[in-house]
Order: sequence, then C-alpha cells, then structure tokens
Amino acid sequence: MSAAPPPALHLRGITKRFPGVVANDSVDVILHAGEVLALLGENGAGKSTLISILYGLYQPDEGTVELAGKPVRIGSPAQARALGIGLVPQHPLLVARHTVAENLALGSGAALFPARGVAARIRELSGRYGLEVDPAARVSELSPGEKQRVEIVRALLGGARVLILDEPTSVLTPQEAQGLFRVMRELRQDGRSLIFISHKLDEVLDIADRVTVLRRGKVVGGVPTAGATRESLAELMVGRSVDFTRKRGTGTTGRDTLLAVRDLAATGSRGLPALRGVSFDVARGEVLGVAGIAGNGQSELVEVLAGLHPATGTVSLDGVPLPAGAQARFRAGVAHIPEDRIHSGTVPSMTVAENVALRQYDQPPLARGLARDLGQVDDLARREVAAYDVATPGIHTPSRLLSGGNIQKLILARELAGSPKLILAVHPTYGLDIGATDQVHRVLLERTQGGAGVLLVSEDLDELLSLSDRVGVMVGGSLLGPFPVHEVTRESLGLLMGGAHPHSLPGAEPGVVGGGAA
Ligand SMILES: Nc1ncnc2c1ncn2[C@@H]1O[C@H](COP(=O)(O)OP(=O)(O)OP(=O)(O)O)[C@@H](O)[C@H]1O
Repeated sequence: MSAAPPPALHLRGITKRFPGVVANDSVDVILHAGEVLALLGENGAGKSTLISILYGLYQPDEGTVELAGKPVRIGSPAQARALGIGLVPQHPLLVARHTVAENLALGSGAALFPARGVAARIRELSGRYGLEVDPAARVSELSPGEKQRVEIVRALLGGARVLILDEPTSVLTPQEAQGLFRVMRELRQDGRSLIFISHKLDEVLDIADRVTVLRRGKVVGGVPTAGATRESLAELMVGRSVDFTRKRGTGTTGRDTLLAVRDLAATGSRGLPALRGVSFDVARGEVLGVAGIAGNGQSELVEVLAGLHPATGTVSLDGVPLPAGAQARFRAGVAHIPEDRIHSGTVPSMTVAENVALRQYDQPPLARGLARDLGQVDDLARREVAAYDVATPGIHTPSRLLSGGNIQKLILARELAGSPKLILAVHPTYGLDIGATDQVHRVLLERTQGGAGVLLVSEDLDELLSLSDRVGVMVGGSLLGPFPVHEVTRESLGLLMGGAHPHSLPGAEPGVVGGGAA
C-alpha cells in the first residue's frame, strides 16, 4: 500500500512575532499540486507576513516550511526562487524603457541567459499558458494586465512550481481579470500550485479550489469553495454575518452644483499631456465615480483638484474659485484620500497620533501659539482611532508598523475630521477587507447625505457601480461621460476603459451605454 504523496507545500506551526503583536500564531497551511488556494483574512490578519516568510523576506520565530515533504530553509527571495517559489507582485518591477525580453534577461542574469534565448522561452511559455506576452514589446507601452503577465512569465522562467499572486486583480479590468483566471486554470492543470490573495470574494469563489482563513494571526478555518457562498466566506473571515446589499441609497442627488471643473489641462510627470480639456460638475450630495485603467489621467485629475499639481482651466467650489496650494484647498473644504497611502498619505516614521493631527497641527485647539498641546493631540488621536476602529498597539506607535488597511483608516479619520465639502477619494478601499470596505462606504455615503460631494476614483468597478450616482471614464487624459449609473454595466465600463467608443459597444442604444442596467 503506497502512502499519499506529500503536499506540494506544507507550512507547519509558523509563528512570527512583532513588537506588541503575534502576526502569525502557529499557522498551518497545506497546498496540493494542481490546486488554487485562496488566503483570506481581514486587514492585519497576517496574510502578508505569511507570504513574506514563504518568499524568504522574513524568518519565522517558530515552525517549518516543507516542499514536497522536505523541510527547507528560505533565507532570501533568491533562495525561494531557487526552490521553485515565485511571487507575482502587486506592482510589477519592470524597467519601462527596456523590452520584455531584456527585462526578463536582466532579472535572470544576462550572462547566462541572453535576451534572444529568453525571447524564445517567453514565446514558448506564453503559447503554452495563453499568456499573450510579446518579448519584443517595450514595457512602457504595456497595460497593467500585460505587465502582470510578464511577471508571471518571469516566475515561470525561474521554474516556479508554487506561485503566489498577491491581490493580482486589483489593477485589472473585468475582462483582464477573466484572462488572468484562464491562465491560472492552465497553470493548475499543469500541476502547479497557486496561492491567491484577494479581498474580492466573488473572485475567490470563481478561481480558488479551497480557502484558508486567517483571523488575528491564527488559522480559523478552511473550506472548499464548492458549496461556499460570499456570505459564508465573509462570516468565516469576520466571525459574524455581513450585509452585502447595495448601499447607494440617496439616488436623489441635489442638482445644485458644488464643484465646477472647466477645461482642465495638465502635463504629467514625463512632460506629456495628462489632462486634455476635462470639464464636469459634481452636485451637492453626489458621488461621481471615475473609472479608468491606471495612467489615463485619473491621478493627475485628483492631484490638480487637491492643489498638488499645476494645470490650466478653472475649478470652483460653491461658485468660488479654489485657492492654490494643498493646505489652502483643505481649509476651503477639499479632503484628499490619496492613491499612495503610505508615502503621500502618511509620514511613516511619525506616530499614529502625529499622523491623525497632521492637517490640524497649526490650528487651535492643537496649537497654542507656536507650541502644540500634546494632550489635545492625544485626545484627538484616541477619539479618531476608536471611531474608525484602527488596529494599532497604541497611539504612539509609528504608523509604518500598521497593516495597509489600518493606515487607510488612519487617513480617513484625519481627512474627514473637518467636515469637508468635497472628498477626493482615490481607491479608498484598495486592499481593505470587507468589514473595513463596508465602513468606508458607509462613511462616504453619510457625508453625501450631509451635502458633501465625492469624486470617487476606483479600479473596482463593483464599488463604482454600487456607490456612484454617475460614472465617467478617463481615457488618454479625456473624460467620457459622466453617464448616469443605471446606463452603464461592468462590461460596458470595461470596454470603454479599454478604448472602445461609447456608440460601438454591443447592445448600445440611445441612452444606454452597452445595454441593460447593472
Ligand atoms: N514589520 C512589522 N513590524 C511590526 N508589526 C508588523 C510588521 N509587519 C506586520 N506587522 C503587524 O502584523 C500584523 C499582521 O500584518 P499583515 O500585514 O501580515 O496583515 P495582512 O493580513 O496582510 O493585512 P492587509 O490585508 O491589511 O495587508 C498586523 O498587526 C501588522 O500591524
């Protein structure tokens, strides 16, 4: 009688402690050959820590990693790759001015692996797994989805048998996400093992065979996805039932204009036009959604409105032209939840309390003359940390030690503290778990009920469709629409983002972009 083969990967009793927190607490995870395992958990549950251990970025305090039944030591990412563990990062690490083949040859040691040989291997892998990667294409011309496929090819070139995909769909259109899932199915068919991290439960149900759920550093359960539902997975994650009903309730957007933007033009960081004559209004109480593939001007639009980027054209709030400069705009009632939450949203070396107080530091009651009232700073921080449920060992902890989701809550607490009139929210729930996402959505909608307007830039089309009153699409620095939300669908937005003309969409008819309601 022969014993069953050992699993492709077995994490046994992994414990990792950081000051004040046990990030992984005796974690056991099994991954079989030819399986897609989703790792689920709230923000701060310990997913990134576990992945970092598997990829050799951290050493566990206790526990072992076994590959095909053999204990291994993974001292660095290079060792992880040599052992057949590949990571597809959330943000591809590619040199824009080089071709795909040059990038992959560079990464694998050019002397051993000339670009010509690499090109042939890329073509072979790309054909085998339906990856559609052109080795001669210049990286600067690739879409986010194409860059991601290059990273997958890189991992496969390195011989990965275990592939970690960390929130891989967050930068993709729905069509591209389906393309990625097709590739993942091919890889699984080929006997490779995949670990998939996502906060989007529909995707998890679609692509994963099994889920393992972490809560506060511990494995709290694991189930096959066959027979699971969005609700059952959410409950396993947060330990209580979660309401998934659509939240947009107002529908009765006031028609008086809050924000009027006319003919905005700006150049991007590389000196090329980033905004080409953008005009639109946001009404009081309205959520205006902005969809688009990264790099089509959304970032510049928000930075211009926040007073961080120069532009020509006019911007007025409540009929008054907005003053220049970020701090002056904040005082005029413009809040900004930025795209790069770690670097432009917080000062990582400062404490949680200092980061909460950042916008009000020079104002009473926090400022007394030239001095700060540190008691007031701490009181404000304690109130906001409690109100937004920020998980932190304390208010004097440096913010860089918080998980991504908790940093985002910190920014929201700070930006929304002064009852802004206009909220510029860029990917406000990016990387947030369902509980925190729900909280952010409710906070934004509460503010619209109080008369604030929201400009919501998001790559999550479900989020745009469930919160927005109207949705526009940024393509090549121009804004298409905005269209009333009931006139667009996930599919039509995806096609517009990809460059389709509104009138050319399947099923397009007057008043409806791309057919029926969402
Ligand atoms: N380098 C570090 N130093 C101190 N604490 C850390 C460090 N890295 C992570 N932590 C803490 O460990 C816990 C687990 O964090 P981790 O980033 O693994 O969670 P996560 O599940 O990936 O969360 P998210 O979904 O928000 O990315 C959190 O409480 C976090 O604050």
